[in-house]
Amino acid sequence: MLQRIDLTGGRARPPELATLLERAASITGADDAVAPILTAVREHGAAAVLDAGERFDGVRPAALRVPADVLSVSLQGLDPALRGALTEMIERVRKTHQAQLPQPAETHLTPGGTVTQRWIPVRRVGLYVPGGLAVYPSSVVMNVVPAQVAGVDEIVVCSPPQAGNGGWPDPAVLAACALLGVSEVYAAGGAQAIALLGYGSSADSTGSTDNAADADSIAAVDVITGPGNAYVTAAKRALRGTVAIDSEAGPTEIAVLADDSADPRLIAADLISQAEHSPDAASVLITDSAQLADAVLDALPDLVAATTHAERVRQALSGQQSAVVLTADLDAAVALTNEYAAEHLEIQTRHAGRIAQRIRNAGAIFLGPYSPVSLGDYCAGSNHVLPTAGGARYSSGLNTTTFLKSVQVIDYSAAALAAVAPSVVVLADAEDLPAHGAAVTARFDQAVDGEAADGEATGGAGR
Ligand SMILES: NC(=O)c1ccc[n+]([C@@H]2O[C@H](COP(=O)([O-])OP(=O)(O)OC[C@H]3O[C@@H](n4cnc5c(N)ncnc54)[C@H](O)[C@@H]3O)[C@@H](O)[C@H]2O)c1
Ligand SMILES: N[C@H](CO)Cc1c[nH]c[nH+]1
Ligand SMILES: [Zn+2]
Repeated sequence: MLQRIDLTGGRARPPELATLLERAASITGADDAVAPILTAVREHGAAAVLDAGERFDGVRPAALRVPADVLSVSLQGLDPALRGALTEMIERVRKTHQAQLPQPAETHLTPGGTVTQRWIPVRRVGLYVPGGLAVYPSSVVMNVVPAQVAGVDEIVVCSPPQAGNGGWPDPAVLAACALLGVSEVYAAGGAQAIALLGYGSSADSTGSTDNAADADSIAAVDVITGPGNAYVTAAKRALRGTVAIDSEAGPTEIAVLADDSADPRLIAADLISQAEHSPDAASVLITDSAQLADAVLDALPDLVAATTHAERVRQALSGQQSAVVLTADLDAAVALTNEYAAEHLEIQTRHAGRIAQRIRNAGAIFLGPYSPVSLGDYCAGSNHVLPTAGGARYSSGLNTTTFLKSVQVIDYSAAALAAVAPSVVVLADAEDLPAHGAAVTARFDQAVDGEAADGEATGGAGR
């Protein structure tokens, strides 16, 4: 069911390594499919979102915006055990994300010369919560809590309309929104939801005249975050530049880096756990132990047959994106792991913490047998919105700073500027931009002796 790639014969090296494990074709193939959806929403706004929902989700809700009473009824109907688990999850996620809040950095470069980096929350954000093959109240928490901790003014959530809930998003998703105090929620999924968030929609384009909430225009957001399938991810990629995005957090991936000390049963369970998300999910074992590789391959068929979503899991495990890779030694396994840049990386080796120090590329790293990816999906306190398809080479998982911008504040006194002016002039002349230098020297053209001294005495303008 899972391809076995044996690299023990010769040492595959980057970039050869990178081509060994190709991501699913769906992941790169969605760009063409989403382009007309994005155009339709940009031109026709909410009406096009409702049309696309009808086409892809098989239902047209009474309105795009979820009414306040639907949100509160969903919270009232929330199963108490699920409410308790969500509450515990929210507490843990809030604690870790509060600890991520960066402090202003003030650097005194010279007497009277200071640069301070401040962090400012973006004003309005759009958070995507998936709802196709599975529904994701946990992703409400993973999106909303960091935005709240960052101090964002306006939080908007989109999640696909569900035929089984009268066209509104999944009731547990709505309940999680209500639990967190989010009231602007739209029944929109896929690329059309991302376009709605990125472009907004004017009041006359809703395609619905009988609902006051829909009669309002929907303002575009500054940042879009959240996980989703290949269509959602392609749409985020296309909108990058119009808005900021977190990362391309697409179809789930797990890589397990293991040696012969690992338990094959646990590895098989973890590979299946992420394959359960969708047929294009990737499950990869990278090991230097032939015995472990074979034991995992032996354990899988019975476990897959017994799992609820067996067909989806079987498709994911037998796709080109999934494999057991046998390497000549642990060094080669670490090199391949870094090339692959998995969304989730489990390290199931002796001295896992030490091996982790050698990992540059992974969305999140899970150490040892008691830190499985499923823990991180829900209750570790870490965020589960993570870069996929190799994006971990250059992107971070969703965190508090995703919703913050930094700005540098420059504050020099006359004396501090005068002291560095000759260097500014030399650099400006070297770039043949003498007006730059002149803008500095102009401040000292008239008799400025007293002024410079005053400036030094009082500090810069801001102090
Ligand atoms: N990387 C992460 O951080 C992370 C976290 C959680 C979930 N995920 C991933 O999110 C994904 C969730 O996928 P899902 O499908 O269940 O929900 P989804 O909400 O991402 O996608 C459903 C939407 O896809 C659109 N769609 C379906 N078929 C389409 C088509 N042929 N053309 C255009 N649009 C179409 C529909 O509009 C529908 O609303 C999974 O792949 C899961 O692995 C990733
Ligand atoms: N594994 C997913 C992140 O890629 C997150 C998730 C949510 N629910 C279950 N799993
Ligand atoms: Zn998961």
